[in-house]
Amino acid sequence: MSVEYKYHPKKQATIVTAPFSGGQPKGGVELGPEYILKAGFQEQLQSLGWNVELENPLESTNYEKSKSDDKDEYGIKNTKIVSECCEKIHNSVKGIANNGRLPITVGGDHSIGTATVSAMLAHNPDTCILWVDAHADINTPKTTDSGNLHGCPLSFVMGLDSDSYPEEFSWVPQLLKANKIAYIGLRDVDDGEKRILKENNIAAFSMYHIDKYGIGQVVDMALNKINPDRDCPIHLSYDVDAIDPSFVPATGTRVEGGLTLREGLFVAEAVAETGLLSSLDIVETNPLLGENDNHVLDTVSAACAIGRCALGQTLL
Ligand SMILES: NC(=[NH2+])NCCC[C@H](N)C(=O)O
Ligand SMILES: [Mn+2]
Ligand SMILES: [Mn+2]
Repeated sequence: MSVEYKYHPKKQATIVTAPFSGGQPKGGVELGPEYILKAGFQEQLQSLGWNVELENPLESTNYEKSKSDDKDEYGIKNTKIVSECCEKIHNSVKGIANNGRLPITVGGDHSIGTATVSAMLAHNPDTCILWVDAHADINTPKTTDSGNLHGCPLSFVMGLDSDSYPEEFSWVPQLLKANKIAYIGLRDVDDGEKRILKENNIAAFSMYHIDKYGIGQVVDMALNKINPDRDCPIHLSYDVDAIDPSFVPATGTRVEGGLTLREGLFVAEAVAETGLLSSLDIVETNPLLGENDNHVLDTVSAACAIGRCALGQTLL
């Protein structure tokens, strides 16, 4: 009995490539989409019965040249180019969703969460967000220590500390409410982020909760918080660093003590099983950070497997 995708009964999807690295300092994460496609990602999804197209909203953007050492008054880096690329990805993802296809955005770094989350909420305001990550990515310009925008995408879509945003980000619709986002896999959360999670009563399940309750219960608990009647579309934003670096080594901000590969894939399977998946991000694959070919292969394979599981591969 395979699952019926409530929002995508015709099983049509579009892979949005986001070869972008401006949200963090390490080179190579912009190669993620190329490696993932070369591994056969599109064909793999097609063999699951999906019709899969490709779209690259950054095709004509020479963003590498626009990266600079400039920082704004809060120390935020690359504001102009991150905003510009995010706006293009936002328009692309929103258009695909409005055309009835399921957008799968393949990064690139997680700063593109600003684009995809805001696009899916603009498409359907009932959308809830499941953020699978070692990190909370909810710093504001006022709380960030690093100044890297891949640590900030969620604050911008929630409008937290909005007086401190770089002016380039004024296009971002602040549509995300605190009761529509849940985290799974957290283990490296900055102090300012912990305060934000607490103050806004955001559902945050860390590795501690996964050890205590098991991954199956944790996914249920997370969905109970943000989608209690199981009737809202789900945007799954998957940072591959949620999975332990022993399985997924080629990523920019590795944190030990993560999900096993099976736990990581289970999250995608459990979302698939709800039939409510409406969009997916797979981010932070950095093929240049593997110490050897196997590191790269393992990471790219895991990224592909996350996508296949979310699109129903392992549901019988
Ligand atoms: N998408 C990620 N890998 N984010 C890592 C963020 C790390 C740290 N919290 C920061 O704000 O810089
Ligand atoms: Mn992360
Ligand atoms: Mn992230």
